[in-house]
Amino acid sequence: MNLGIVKSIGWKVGLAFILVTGTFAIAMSLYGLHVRQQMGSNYTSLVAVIVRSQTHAVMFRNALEDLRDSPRNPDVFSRLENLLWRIPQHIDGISFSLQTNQLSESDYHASLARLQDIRERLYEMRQQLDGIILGDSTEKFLRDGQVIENDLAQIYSAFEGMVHSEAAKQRIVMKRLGRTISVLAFMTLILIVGLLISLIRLKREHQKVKRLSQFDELTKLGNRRYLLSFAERFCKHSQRSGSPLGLILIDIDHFKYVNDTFGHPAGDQILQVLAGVLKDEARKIDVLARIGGEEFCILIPDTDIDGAMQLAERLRKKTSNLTQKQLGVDTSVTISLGVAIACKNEATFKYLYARADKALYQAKMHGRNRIEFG
Ligand SMILES: Nc1nc2c(ncn2[C@@H]2O[C@H](COP(=O)(O)OP(=O)(O)OP(=O)(O)O)[C@@H](O)[C@H]2O)c(=O)[nH]1
Repeated sequence: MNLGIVKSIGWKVGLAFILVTGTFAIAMSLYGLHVRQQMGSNYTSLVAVIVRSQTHAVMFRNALEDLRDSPRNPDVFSRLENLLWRIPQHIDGISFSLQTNQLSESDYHASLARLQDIRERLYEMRQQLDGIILGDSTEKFLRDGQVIENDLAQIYSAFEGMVHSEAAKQRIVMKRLGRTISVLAFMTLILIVGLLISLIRLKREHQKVKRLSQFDELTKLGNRRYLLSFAERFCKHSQRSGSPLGLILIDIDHFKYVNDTFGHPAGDQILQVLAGVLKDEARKIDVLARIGGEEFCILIPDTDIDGAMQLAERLRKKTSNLTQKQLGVDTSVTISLGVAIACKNEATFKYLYARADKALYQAKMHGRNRIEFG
């Protein structure tokens, strides 16, 4: 099966996986947000208001009993006055808390209406209390107070029950929310891992493409594109600084004969050995490239004619001295070299290459296994 197709399918499956996981994670986040909004009610403060109101309702009942026992006690009058002023305030507080919590209005509407009615009746009782202080009978006041106190106890207990049941529902929602967040975190983790794997893969693919586009697989030297990427920089440096820039073109002599006699794999072997010779002899700063079938090139910055010729000679000598064992082929190999140097305005790759190519041609014409300067 074609490996490229398999790789591209794998890549597409990876992308589809990330897309699906990402969409699912977003959907889960939106659901989590929705649930969170639903459970935003603050039942704690509502319960506190109800409990406080219940306490005052009990205090009201006690005060009524004390009034029955001591109808002319000024302390009892002042307690009742205080409670008749406080209880309506609690009713307002409960009404506000109910409306600001996200309870369903239909659940508390009737009870709240009853509370508002009690509020009015409490106002009337305040007026009755004023009369009692001035000497009126306590009978009606006690009767009305008893009814109000009973109603309050009933309504508050209904509210308490309602809030408890809502709190229980909230607990269920919280549980669901917890599970949702866990799933979401898990999905996000998978998404991140998926993305990381994809990125690593993408980086590897990118490096591979870069290597393939700039390097020769056989000799592991750079190719023409690789050479040109350096040539531009080196030429600019030479133009600016005036330092000489050299170029050596190297071509194996009678390579066709080697291929035809010993076979293509033997030719490949020789190309690799020659690449090794170039690597051994060149400096780190020099740029080596295989720019054709059996044609190599070395770009040598900051090097004058003598330096370039010395390097070319070392390469020629070392190549011709390669033993059959070193070559892995029962033959010997020689190379022809064309050298060119340029600086300042002449330092362009085009100029250098043309001069070196011309010199290489001369070397071939003059018998091969030699160096010519162009
Ligand atoms: N083994 C092998 N041979 C190659 C490769 N690329 C090009 N060649 C061969 O290199 C040979 C080049 O032959 P020619 O251009 O005729 O040159 P030559 O025989 O070296 O003769 P001169 O350069 O004139 O000395 C051809 O036989 C090509 O097939 C390669 O990657 N591997």
